[in-house]
Amino acid sequence: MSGRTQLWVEKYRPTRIDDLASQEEVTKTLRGAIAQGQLPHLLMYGPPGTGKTSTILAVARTLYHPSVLKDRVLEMNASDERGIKIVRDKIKNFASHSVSSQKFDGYPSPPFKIIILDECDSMTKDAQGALRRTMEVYSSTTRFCLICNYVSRIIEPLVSRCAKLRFSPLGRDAMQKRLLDIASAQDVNYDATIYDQILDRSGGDMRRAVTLLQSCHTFYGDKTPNVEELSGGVPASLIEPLWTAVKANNLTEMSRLIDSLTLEGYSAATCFSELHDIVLKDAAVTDAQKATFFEAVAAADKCLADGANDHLQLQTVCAVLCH
Ligand SMILES: Nc1ncnc2c1ncn2[C@@H]1O[C@H](COP(=O)(O)OP(=O)(O)OP(=O)(O)O)[C@@H](O)[C@H]1O
Repeated sequence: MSGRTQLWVEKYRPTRIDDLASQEEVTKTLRGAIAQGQLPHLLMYGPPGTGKTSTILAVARTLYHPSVLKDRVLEMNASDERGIKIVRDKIKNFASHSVSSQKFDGYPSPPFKIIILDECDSMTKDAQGALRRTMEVYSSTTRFCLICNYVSRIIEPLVSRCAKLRFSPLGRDAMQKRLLDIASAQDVNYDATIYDQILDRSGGDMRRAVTLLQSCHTFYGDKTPNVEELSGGVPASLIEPLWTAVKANNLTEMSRLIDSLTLEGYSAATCFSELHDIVLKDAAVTDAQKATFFEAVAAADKCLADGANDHLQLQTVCAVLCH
């Protein structure tokens, strides 16, 4: 891919552990393991875009010479190939071939391969159970790195076999520095308020921030970008009147606004996220009312995951808020 069309998230993916922004605890732990040429099975978990995949790839680059990297590392996305078959076929096939003992100067070249299993929280329980046995069988020649967002969705026997590394949302300062470095390298010169808006809309997710910056540059060039529009967030001009209608117990206006939100293509989940921030900051809302709202959103979220109608869920949550 040419420099012009390359995605900035890939172009600026940290290639060494030292390049990672934040995540000091994780990098400290891994440096110790690398220094000894040792690596336990790993379970990396935390929100999207916080550096989990980048970290294990950087570890692999530190351990193995580039010429053998491809033979030593298998990267798979468990959500693409869900189910038990992936465990039985691909992993066993890769794990059952032993590694050569060839050493390279400057690389620990440990005598094991690494299998990176991304989004493994989407694997079925059966597949996870099968993975547990595979990990046992091949543990002398293979290390597994399981990556997920929700550690609670990983079965306990797998969790207990791994060293757990928790990735936190990136801090605002670290994100801002990284974003400004990328902007400067790409010769992007926006007003400071634009970077603030990008960070506001990214919630500690570096992938989201970098993608948003690149979208601003692609669609607006040197002009002032409309970050709100590009981020897919609900414009304040739509969500604020909805909140006003809810507070005024004005069901007619509330329904009209919900109709236009859904007609304009905004998902209920996006609206909940915006409402969440508004409700949380509104001093006129009591803690008990906030708790009721969170409960209603949690119930709606479950319904949406089960395939419920966005419009109805939005209406239900707003009706609860009215009360
Ligand atoms: N800690 C970080 N320091 C610098 N850049 C980062 C960091 N975390 C993420 N990024 C940026 O975001 C992109 C995505 O990161 P990565 O794939 O490592 O995230 P992830 O935590 O594995 O996300 P997911 O859970 O969605 O798979 C990287 O290519 C990089 O540009």
